[in-house]
Amino acid sequence: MKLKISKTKQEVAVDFARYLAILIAARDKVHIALSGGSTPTVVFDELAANFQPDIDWTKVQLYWGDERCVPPTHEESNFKMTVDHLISKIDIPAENIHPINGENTPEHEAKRYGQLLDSSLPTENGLPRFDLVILGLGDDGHTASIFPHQIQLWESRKNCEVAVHPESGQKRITITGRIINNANIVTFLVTGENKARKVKEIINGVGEFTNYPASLVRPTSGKLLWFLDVAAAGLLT
Ligand SMILES: O=C1O[C@H](COP(=O)(O)O)[C@@H](O)[C@H](O)[C@H]1O
Repeated sequence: MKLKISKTKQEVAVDFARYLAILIAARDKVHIALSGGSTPTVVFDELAANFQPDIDWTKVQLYWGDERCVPPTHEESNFKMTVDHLISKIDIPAENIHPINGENTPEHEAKRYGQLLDSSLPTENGLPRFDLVILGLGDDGHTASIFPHQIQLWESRKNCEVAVHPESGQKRITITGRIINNANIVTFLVTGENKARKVKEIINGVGEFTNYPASLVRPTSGKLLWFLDVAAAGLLT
């Protein structure tokens, strides 16, 4: 595991955008699973504003690690967030974009997306392999859409599962642990003081860390990198 700690969330965005640009430049085709929520918006803005000439988006295949079960125009849609902050501003062919359709029947969509991963990603260890999985960390220790109260979904034998948000009851579709840990590179993008306690518990292996799905991120043969700002890293020992 490696940590990259930057001063501000804006600096995290620049560091991560640079990392991504180098990764894409080094490969002919790059399969990426994106995270949702609010943290990636600053990274996507940075990529769109300052890395356009450096990135050949035709080489990039975009997938999502999780989606809320809402239509693609809904304010809570991870797809909409990505369109608003990145996709609408870059030259990426439409056929390179592979959303989870949050408006579909969740169980059918989880199955469809799992089959899509099987048919379109390269295989390693008998499972689909992303070149890069980008993850966020929820205040409660969730990652993708695997929450502490459903931590057993991590060990699912399926590529994707239907999850439920613990407070709102909103259904989610999420990739599972076997897909995340089979990736070539997994990165956490975490900023803000409100994440510091969980970051410490997970990285230092203390407190309640075994209850958090994010603690189960351990790539089998790939790399794990944490991109943090000093606020999120502030309690690390
Ligand atoms: O619900 C979600 O939460 C996590 C963390 O989101 P953030 O707003 O705290 O950045 C995110 O990684 C996940 O993709 C999303 O659907």
